[in-house]
Amino acid sequence: MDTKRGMDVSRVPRGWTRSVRAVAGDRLAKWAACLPKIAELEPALQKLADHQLRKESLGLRYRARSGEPLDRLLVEAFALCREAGRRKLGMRHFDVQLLGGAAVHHRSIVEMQTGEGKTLTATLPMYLAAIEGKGAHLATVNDYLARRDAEWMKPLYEALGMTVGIIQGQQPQDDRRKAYACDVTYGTANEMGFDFLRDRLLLRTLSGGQQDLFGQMMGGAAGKSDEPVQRGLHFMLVDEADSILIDEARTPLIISALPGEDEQIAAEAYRWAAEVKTKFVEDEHFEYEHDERSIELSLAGRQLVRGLPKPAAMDRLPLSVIYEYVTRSIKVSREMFLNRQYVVRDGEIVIVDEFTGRLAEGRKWRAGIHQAVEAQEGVEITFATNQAARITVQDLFLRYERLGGMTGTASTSSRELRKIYTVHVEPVPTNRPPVRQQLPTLVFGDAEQKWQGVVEDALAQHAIGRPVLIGTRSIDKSEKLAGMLAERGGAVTILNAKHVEREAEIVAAAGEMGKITVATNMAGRGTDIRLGPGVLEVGGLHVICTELHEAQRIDRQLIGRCGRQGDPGTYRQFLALDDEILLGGYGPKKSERLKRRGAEATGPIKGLESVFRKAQQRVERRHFRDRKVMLYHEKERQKVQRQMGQDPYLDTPG
Ligand SMILES: Nc1ncnc2c1ncn2[C@@H]1O[C@H](COP(=O)(O)OP(=O)(O)OP(=O)(O)O)[C@@H](O)[C@H]1O
Repeated sequence: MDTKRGMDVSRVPRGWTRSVRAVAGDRLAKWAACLPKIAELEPALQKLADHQLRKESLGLRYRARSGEPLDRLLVEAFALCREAGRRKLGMRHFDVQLLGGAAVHHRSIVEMQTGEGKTLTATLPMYLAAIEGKGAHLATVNDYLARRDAEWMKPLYEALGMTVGIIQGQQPQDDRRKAYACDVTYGTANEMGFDFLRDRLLLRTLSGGQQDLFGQMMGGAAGKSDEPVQRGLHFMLVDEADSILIDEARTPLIISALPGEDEQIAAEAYRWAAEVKTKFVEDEHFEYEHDERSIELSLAGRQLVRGLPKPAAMDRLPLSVIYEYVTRSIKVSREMFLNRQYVVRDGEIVIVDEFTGRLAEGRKWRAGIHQAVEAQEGVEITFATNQAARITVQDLFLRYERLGGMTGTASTSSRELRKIYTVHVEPVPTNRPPVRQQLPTLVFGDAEQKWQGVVEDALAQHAIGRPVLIGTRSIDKSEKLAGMLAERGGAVTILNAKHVEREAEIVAAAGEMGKITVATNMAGRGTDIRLGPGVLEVGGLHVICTELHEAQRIDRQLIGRCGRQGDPGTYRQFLALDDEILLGGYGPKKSERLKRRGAEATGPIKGLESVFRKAQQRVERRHFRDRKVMLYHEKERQKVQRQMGQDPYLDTPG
């Protein structure tokens, strides 16, 4: 074999050895030493019949369960996986994918460019962890991805004699238990967190107290299934690690108990505040502090609160609390908008996840914000104040014996990941050199001009037959833009949280000749747009970004829909001087100045791009600080509770 520095250079792309070293340093290069060994096993495995392949896998399983260290089994396990992938999925793991798999196994978060095949890569460390027989979990961001990836990879696992379980929202306890009993289990981080909490509540119930509480949680189903659903936290592979470990980590998962009398009073107060908030005028009755995003009532404002008629139930509330109801309600009316931050579905507020564009089922805003939004929309007010159990995503993952992850976009957050989760971020080189091309960014004076520019660009690409994918920051913007394109005769498909059922179908068609798709962030990770016949020849997919997001990672995810697996593709960023990111990054004064400058402009303005990126960096830094503060408080709270002999997940303060 033609090997050099322990690597089979005949099998890897030219210059690859160097690029591995350049990108990732010694750790990755060290793991690369296993590549020739895996390759060596391949010819013999290819000759095996299906049942023999399964037998090999069972043999490996036996050795793992007898205590042989997984590190020693890695080469054989990966070789088996590669062969099963080739046979059952028509995809033979690339060397870079083997390398990524090895890194995940060694507690790293691998950064693989979008479209490099993270779904297939995951099978390697998952299989290797699962042969120990204690279960391997893969957490992704939503039910759709969990199901899609599990079903897609299932033939590979089954060829190796492994069972695959899928956790979905609203699933009965018994089905969950079966899914966790499988060798590998795919689900969302949220569902796995809730299962952990419910199990803990159940265990406490079984060991004595709080029978009633658990009965409430399970909707009365507790009697039938009085065993935990999970069987320990052994190995966790976090897909989209940055999104789950960082973005989602901002809101803890909470299981709430049923409302008591206090909640009835609170509900009245929320409704009352939502009604009267329009009577309060900025700078007269209250001040809005932009940086802190806080509202302070003035003397006149407090007088107004005292003078307004209130429902009798509110008599029992102290004035200071009533002031809070009012300020919260005003804050919500300024910051929370229907079809942006949330939708109303079947009389319920469902949060639209800002980072994935998807509905964040079961999640609630904290500190009364959720209830204030419910009052704003006139739907029934639900309560999370009376918490029965809570956990943060950080806590959940840190409880696993071994944690690994994958992402397309981690380097911007690698410091944070290393600090919080003590994992390394390892960039893995691409299988084929990427040929994605960025077209010059266009900055416009205001949103109207920008949308016109987007329409022109989309129609120009459409005219030469290229499929176009346009990303927008919210549901209402996606609908507005689709309307504008339709007026100009473009046939447009919309992909947002309102069209989840048709997602697979929309994505499958998005790469066809001349197709225009307008999407929210939903067209981010996991959206594998395959190019239709003839599209390669006209230049591949064209992606249009219409605004910067609060984290650069999200922009990169959208861009990553084009130029996958070495295909050609282009993208262009459109910006306007009244974009939200400028207000978020610079505050009202400077963003107003920029807006005024924009009002005078006609056509694209040159030389302002960096102003936008800087604003984004400031927002990113602010979020990072927020998360650190939250983490600190959570840790302190838990420390105190442990000292008091309490369970920090169950004995949560309201
Ligand atoms: N070893 C392989 N052989 C052939 N095709 C592959 C291989 N690995 C991945 N692919 C193909 O590459 C495409 C991208 O895969 P996948 O969706 O898993 O990428 P990803 O890294 O998760 O991307 P993103 O981050 O954008 O979601 C798929 O169409 C898949 O079939």
